[in-house]
Amino acid sequence: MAAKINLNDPPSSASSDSDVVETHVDFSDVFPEIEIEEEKSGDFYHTPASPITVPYCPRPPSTGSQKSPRSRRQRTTSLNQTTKPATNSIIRTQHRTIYTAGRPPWYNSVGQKVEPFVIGICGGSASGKTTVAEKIIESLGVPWVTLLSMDSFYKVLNEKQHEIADQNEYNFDHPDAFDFDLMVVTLQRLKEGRKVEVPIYNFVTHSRESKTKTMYGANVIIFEGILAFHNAKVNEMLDLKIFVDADPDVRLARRLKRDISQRGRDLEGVLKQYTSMVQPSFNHYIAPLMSHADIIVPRGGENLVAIHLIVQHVQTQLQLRGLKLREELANASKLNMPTPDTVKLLPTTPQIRGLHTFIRNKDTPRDEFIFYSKRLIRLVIEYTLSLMTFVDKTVETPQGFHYNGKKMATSNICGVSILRAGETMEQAVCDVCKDIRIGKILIQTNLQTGEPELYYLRLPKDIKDYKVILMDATVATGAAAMMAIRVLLDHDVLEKNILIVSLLMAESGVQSIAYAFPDVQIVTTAIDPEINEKFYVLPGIGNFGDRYFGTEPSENSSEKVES
Ligand SMILES: Nc1ncnc2c1ncn2[C@@H]1O[C@H](COP(=O)(O)OP(=O)(O)O)[C@@H](O)[C@H]1O
Ligand SMILES: Nc1ccn([C@@H]2O[C@H](COP(=O)(O)O)[C@@H](O)[C@H]2O)c(=O)n1
Repeated sequence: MAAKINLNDPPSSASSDSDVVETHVDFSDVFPEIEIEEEKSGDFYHTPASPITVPYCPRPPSTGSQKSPRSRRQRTTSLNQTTKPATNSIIRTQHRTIYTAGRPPWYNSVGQKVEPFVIGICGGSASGKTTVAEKIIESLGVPWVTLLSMDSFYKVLNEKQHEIADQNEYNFDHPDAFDFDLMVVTLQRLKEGRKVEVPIYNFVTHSRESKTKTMYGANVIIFEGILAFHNAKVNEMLDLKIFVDADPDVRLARRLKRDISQRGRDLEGVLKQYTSMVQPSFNHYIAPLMSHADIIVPRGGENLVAIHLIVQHVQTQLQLRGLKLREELANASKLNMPTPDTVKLLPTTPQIRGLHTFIRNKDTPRDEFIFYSKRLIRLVIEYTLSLMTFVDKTVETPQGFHYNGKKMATSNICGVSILRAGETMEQAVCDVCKDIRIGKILIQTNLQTGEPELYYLRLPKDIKDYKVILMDATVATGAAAMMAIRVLLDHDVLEKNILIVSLLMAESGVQSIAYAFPDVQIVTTAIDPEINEKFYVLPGIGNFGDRYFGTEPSENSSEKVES
């Protein structure tokens, strides 16, 4: 039976989703039994799991000097590179972005970020920087690559400067034309794997568009631009510096064609700008930057030998940073470390043991499994709330007496479920926290690598201001929970404001989470001693999602195992 998950409508008691980031992956390839409904809300933060937009989205090129609303392609972008051609790997509709590959871990087994490999590509205008970047991405075969262009950081012009630009007399090739401060901060945050809002530049209007592009870090970040090596702080962040060289006549010919067809310019204007500013600035500012380069690539994108060598180097560097996360996490149980006091185990009362007896029993029919799971979920959620800070509050009773009571210190609580099993806990959190906002994160296991991959995010935009109850029905190695925690931290949620809540956890998972994120509180009703080679908790409860939703995994399914 096809499980149908509505990723858009929060449970009825949740508040309206007015401020969310959302990201989708095309599940048809990887999770065929889930149907994704079209999102309706403009409220939540709709964001890619990683910084991705459609770079190659075909737009009809403008003809002649007729001004098109924006240039042909968006140069600041991220791609998920799959076995499919890049053109097919990302689909953007009016309301959603669909990705056909998940984002693998970007942190190690102790939760620390693994730095991405940052490539800088510098060179004259129309030398082929973007073409080289795209060819590197194509050949790399790395799942997540972010391409950031210097164009995004052109300064905002005032009215007078706009008039000058319209006369083709504004010098866009001088360093002063760029906002280097914003560029440094943006690149730094991307390098740290954090979310950034990148301006979208319009070459036709010489201005930033009103919308920005949400981007995240990736395994490889490519930063390209005419003055990519001009700033010392930027240079420090670059692991590999490539200078793309092309004959000035070739550059002028390409620029004429491109600027007329895509940037709304005319022949006379392009020639005027080129001779008076572009070429002199190249000689004065850009050509000297060649001395910073590790590799100079003559003939740009045509130079397949150079691109091949670059790709080999990057792949070697990435292998050195390689991750075998889940395996490492599974082995962590052998460390036998004491349980930290951030781990909050519900008292094992006969009532709780009774509920465990129902849900652990393989013969419990599905309706009973759901019924008793819901009861246990309600208890673990209530217990989680009891861990919140309470302050004194006095009220007057209907009889006119004072009652010295308590109230929760914060009302900023948000629930985030790790799909799909965590979704079973949403209703309970909505029942006990009035008007709570609900976010969702879909993490699945890649059956080839065994690693968790991030596919979908839907989080309130201001999630950093919330205490987050992160829900998953079970935790085995802790790989999925750690990925979800990492996502929250990358959205600037404070570690001490995260509570990961589960019905059942394996000891190794508890330890991995607790030692990687010492301020995260871990709440569960039972800690089981072992996990098997398939990363199932032992004695455990089987596959909670399958038992709850009544689905059986097919042999080829890449359904998330208990993690
Ligand atoms: N080797 C090439 N042969 C023909 N056209 C090219 C080649 N490399 C790039 N171009 C074209 O030249 C223009 C500028 O290339 P691009 O890679 O965007 O340069 P840059 O990013 O340096 O400005 C684009 O229209 C591109 O299609
Ligand atoms: N409003 C603008 C902004 C920039 N330019 C020119 O773009 C060139 C940089 O982009 P490339 O893709 O060629 O690297 C640069 O040489 C500027 O002259 C522009 O014409 N109008």
